[in-house]
Amino acid sequence: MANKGRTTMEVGADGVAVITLINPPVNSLSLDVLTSLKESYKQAVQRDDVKAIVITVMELTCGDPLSGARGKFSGGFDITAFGGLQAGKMEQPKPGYISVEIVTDTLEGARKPSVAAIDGLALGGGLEIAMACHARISTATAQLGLPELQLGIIPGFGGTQRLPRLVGLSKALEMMLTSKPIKGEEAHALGLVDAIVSPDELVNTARRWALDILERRKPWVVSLYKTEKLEPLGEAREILKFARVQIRKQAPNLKHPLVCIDVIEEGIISGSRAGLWKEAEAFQALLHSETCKSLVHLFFAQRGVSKVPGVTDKGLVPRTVKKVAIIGGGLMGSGIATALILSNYPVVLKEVNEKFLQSGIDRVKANLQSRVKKGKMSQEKLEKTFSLLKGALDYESFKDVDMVIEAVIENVALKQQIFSDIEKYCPPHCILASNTSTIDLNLIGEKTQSNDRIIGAHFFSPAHVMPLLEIVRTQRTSPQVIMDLMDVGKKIKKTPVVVGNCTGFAVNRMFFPYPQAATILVERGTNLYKIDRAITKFGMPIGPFRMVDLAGFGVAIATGMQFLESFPERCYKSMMIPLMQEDKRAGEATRKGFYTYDNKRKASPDPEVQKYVEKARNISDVKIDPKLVNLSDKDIVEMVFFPVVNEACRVLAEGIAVKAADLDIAAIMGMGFPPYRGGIMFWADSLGSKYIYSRLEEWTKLYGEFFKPSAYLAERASKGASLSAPAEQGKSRL
Ligand SMILES: C[C@H](O)CC(=O)SCCNC(=O)CCNC(=O)[C@H](O)C(C)(C)COP(=O)(O)OP(=O)(O)OC[C@H]1O[C@@H](n2cnc3c(N)ncnc32)[C@H](O)[C@@H]1OP(=O)(O)O
Repeated sequence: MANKGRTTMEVGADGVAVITLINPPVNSLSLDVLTSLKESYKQAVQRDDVKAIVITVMELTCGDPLSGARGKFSGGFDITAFGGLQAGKMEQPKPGYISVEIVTDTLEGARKPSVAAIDGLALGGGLEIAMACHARISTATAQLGLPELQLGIIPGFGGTQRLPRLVGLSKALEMMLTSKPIKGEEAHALGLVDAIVSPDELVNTARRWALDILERRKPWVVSLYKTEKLEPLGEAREILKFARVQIRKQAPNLKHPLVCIDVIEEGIISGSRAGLWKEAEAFQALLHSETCKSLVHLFFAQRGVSKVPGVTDKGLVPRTVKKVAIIGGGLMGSGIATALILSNYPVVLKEVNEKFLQSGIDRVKANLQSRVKKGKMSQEKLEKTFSLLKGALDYESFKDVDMVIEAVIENVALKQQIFSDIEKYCPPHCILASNTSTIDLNLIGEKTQSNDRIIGAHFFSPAHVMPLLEIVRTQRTSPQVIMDLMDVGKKIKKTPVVVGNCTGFAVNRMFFPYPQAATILVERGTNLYKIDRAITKFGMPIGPFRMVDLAGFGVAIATGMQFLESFPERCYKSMMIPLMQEDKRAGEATRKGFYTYDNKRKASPDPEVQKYVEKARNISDVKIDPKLVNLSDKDIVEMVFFPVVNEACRVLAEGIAVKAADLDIAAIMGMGFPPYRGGIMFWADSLGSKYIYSRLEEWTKLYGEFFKPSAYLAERASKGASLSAPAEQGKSRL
């Protein structure tokens, strides 16, 4: 097998050995790089002409095959190796081989001083290597952090021991538990780096610093044994106790943050060497956890969404979008406008009259003001950002826009009219996007000659907060237009997922059975609040009934109709929601739905709801099923989510999604599916297609066609195959 990365060593006339990490694109620390680093160190220590050591990466230049490796200190341990280690296909180094033998005994324990010269990024193992050096020089913009927890593991090259000793326990905990990196400037203020210099001066400063350490002009700091930044023991215990309470509250299903705290505590109480060993054992155990497997899958799935066959592999370059117009200043339109101006796009917001326009503009302003209140934006920045927004009542100012996003109510005739208008007023290159969440885009564009530039830009509410952008293409949308919208999506910090055209597209389509399954259970005797509790315990931010309350019953009925029209054989019709709406209980906006709401939007269960459940049960002519009355949490989760998995299978089989991993990202970012379960399809595969199929079969017999397994699921189950594996013969609609 070819080597995955290496280091080189060059000894200068000054007696400094410069060891360079080389493993594009982010100089990740593969076992080959680490072994080579150990060898380079050994040589440097043995050679008489070497006085001191600098670890660095190549300088930033473009146009050569290694340019990806330049200017980035290291993105950490090689995440592509996780799969092999987890599957046992790669030999796992014995505990402590890297953290104790290489990082501590070879690097930190070397007889010669070493300095890390950090540019670009030093994340995870990258920062851990740097912390084992005797000093760190960085550029002001470099990103330094220990983001391991977001992969379901803990820092494993000594980070849990060295970071608290360099920046203090509170800050170290914050950096590890949030996984957020800090900039070079802040790292300098905290004492994590010793000096900030420009990229040009980086290596020379590091060389001089290393020689200064040798000559005792600068301190020879061994981070592992530094103590002065650590809080006194009593205080440290309190900090750790508080952190545990917070974690149990915020992430009750996650174990690894608590393990991280235990490992840090071990080092503080029993000494950093004992902490190192505990870290090594915990790291290896966590590497094999389901959480780690799910989060690593997510890491690659997230990067995979930007690879769309037939679009991103054609060598197309996204065109520059300089100005955007939005039609409709309601909740969605104003949210989209906010997202765009926040990323410096000038926006024209069009409404039908002064009153609506003013309320749209006010909404945008309120969105910005809430950022100021939360300390995420200064008042001055607000003014500057807000000045990018212009209002309009006609199409005059659409002459020079590069993209229009229509965000009016879900009315086909109205949208058709708007699209034939914008076709006339906008320049011929302009992208014509609709934010519809369910309507067929072919229908919307029916009255135009511009179907190659019509595309769906489906944002999720609140549009300036939710991270997903579902990009919907029809068979006629041109790859260039898809490429352009993906680029805008990334620039406004969304994750764009490209999907095909059908009722509900990918997210709403796969999740339409979610509240319906819950309704079936309630009509047959399961307590609705128990369902919401079981689903939130599983990890969803809210349960299905709370979700319907939030969206409002008007929306639930309108979208329900769309699905009923498109998929009548598998839609469950219940009168529960229409009956409640008749009595003016229409969800959170009316303060009453499945829950009642106080002034602070706090939801409380309402015994009155039982009346509607009983009425709906009579209309549906179903009986209470004693088995469903006492359903376990596990069964609730399966009965609510397996129909979602089943629909996701149809979405895949029809080629609406390019690959299963895209649905994982869509479910997590669009619906709040718990990331540590890896997404809907990844979770389903962890249970097995056979199991899901057999349960759906069982429920079909008991409760009807709603649960009937799809042909795709049946086929995968019969072969014992995973649901995510690519089809042998793809039948793509894209
Ligand atoms: C023992 C240790 O304590 C354990 C560890 O160190 S675990 C690793 C900890 N490090 C991390 O979590 C960092 C993960 N990486 C990132 O956050 C981001 O990739 C980054 C900030 C480094 C770069 O971001 P960005 O410039 O947007 O580029 P991005 O598309 O994410 O990555 C570029 C490529 O590098 C790959 N890559 C990034 N980090 C990697 C890593 N640590 N290992 C292997 N590949 C990595 C990506 O998969 C991507 O590959 P692709 O081009 O084939 O899709």
